[in-house]
Amino acid sequence: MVYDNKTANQTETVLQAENVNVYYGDFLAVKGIYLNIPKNKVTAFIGPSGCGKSTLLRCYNRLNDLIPIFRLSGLVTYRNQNLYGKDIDPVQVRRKIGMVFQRPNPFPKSIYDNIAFGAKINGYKGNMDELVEKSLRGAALWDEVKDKLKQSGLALSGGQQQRLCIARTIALQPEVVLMDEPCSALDPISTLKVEELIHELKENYTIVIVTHNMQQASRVADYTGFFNVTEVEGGNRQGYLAEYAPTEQIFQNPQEEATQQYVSGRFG
Ligand SMILES: Nc1ncnc2c1ncn2[C@@H]1O[C@H](COP(=O)(O)OP(=O)(O)OP(=O)(O)O)[C@@H](O)[C@H]1O
Repeated sequence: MVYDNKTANQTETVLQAENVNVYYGDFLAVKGIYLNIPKNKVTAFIGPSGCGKSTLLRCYNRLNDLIPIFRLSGLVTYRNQNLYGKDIDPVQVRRKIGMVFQRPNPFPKSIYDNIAFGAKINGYKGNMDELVEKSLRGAALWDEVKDKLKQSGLALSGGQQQRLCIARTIALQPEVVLMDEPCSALDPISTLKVEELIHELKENYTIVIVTHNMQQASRVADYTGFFNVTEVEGGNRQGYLAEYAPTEQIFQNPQEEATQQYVSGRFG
């Protein structure tokens, strides 16, 4: 296992994985992950299909808990606290560590209520109009929707819907925003807008993004983890972290041959 946490350690670590193994039933899907996620940076996970990028991402906000056959060994910490500790409430975890999914999934409610609904459920008692505006501004959507807040979120374009989902996530004032291929369903212009937004968001949030798009990783990420798969007995494919380093190094001077091959488009 090769990973480079030295550079990532130069800034504060928010999330830490130590020897993390993830199982679905008896199947060891992801093996031996050591990884530090630095604060207020964008970290990208890249790698071939099935190497466990989304699986690991979902471990950071306990979203895998919803899968009955999921099991994790090793340690995942958030601010030095064991995220899988007995006293940890997964709902609180998901409030601090939000998730934006591949397909924009606004609620079938107005643009305003897409923000207000989650905030209310989470006990927000402040000025709702202010929160809605702040969140939509934070997601670079305010100017496009400020005159139609009562309209359905589903009536927006795909790119706007995804920014609405980002607004909905940041309205809960998380510290970390996880993004699982957030642009894969978007056209190039919407993609660019979301990428610009990611740049802005890292001022206030720590971002971890799974992407199949290597240009996207090189454009948005400060650090990149390259995940790979090995075939094990029984034909199963096991994911592992092959290399983790500043994005520039991963793309221009990778230390592992597999990384070199992947980033130059020779496999995957
Ligand atoms: N709910 C599940 N139940 C059983 N196996 C699963 C489940 N989710 C993922 N897996 C398996 O775990 C492995 C890792 O999958 P995962 O989706 O995390 O990979 P990925 O790198 O994100 O892939 P992709 O790039 O195709 O989205 C795969 O072998 C997959 O089949």
